[in-house]
Amino acid sequence: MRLLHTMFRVGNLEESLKFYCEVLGMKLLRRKDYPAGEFTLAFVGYGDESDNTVIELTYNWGVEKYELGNAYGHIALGVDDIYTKCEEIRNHGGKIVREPGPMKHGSTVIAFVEDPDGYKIELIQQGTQGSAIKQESQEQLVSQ
Ligand SMILES: C[C@@H](O)C(=O)SC[C@H](NC(=O)CC[C@H](N)C(=O)O)C(=O)NCC(=O)O
Ligand code: NI
Repeated sequence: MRLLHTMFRVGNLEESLKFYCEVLGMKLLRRKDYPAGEFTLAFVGYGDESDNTVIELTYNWGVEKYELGNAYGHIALGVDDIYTKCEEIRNHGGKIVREPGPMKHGSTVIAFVEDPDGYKIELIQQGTQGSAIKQESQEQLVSQ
């Protein structure tokens, strides 16, 4: 099996595409209207769906707002230089809701941005997660 996509319902597809493509640098992979269901699907990501997990943006015609509730957490993107990326996102009008820095109680360097609908997206500094993964596996070994 393979993780294909995560689906977000969005209130303004053009605004979401602007964010995911112009601010986060994703490509619009495909887009299709479903008149019978009065919705549009747009798939965005960093590469073809054949070997990339992508995001499915679902726009229900005329529905401009959703209650996100308190259960949704985030999706995560790996970045080479989190500090520069956050500046770029801010300069493109993106909303950084948690400044970059080591996570609480850990060493992974993270930041959070919000998309136009308020869905949180975590940025993780590549190379800092490794120490956390190694530490956790060492702890598991010790506890066995
Ligand atoms: C293409 C595949 O990745 C899909 O997720 S399409 C699934 C389809 N989606 C919708 O109908 C979107 C509009 C809907 N109003 C919504 O907001 O979810 C779906 O859920 N179909 C249901 C079914 O039983 O086929
Ligand atoms: Ni889907």
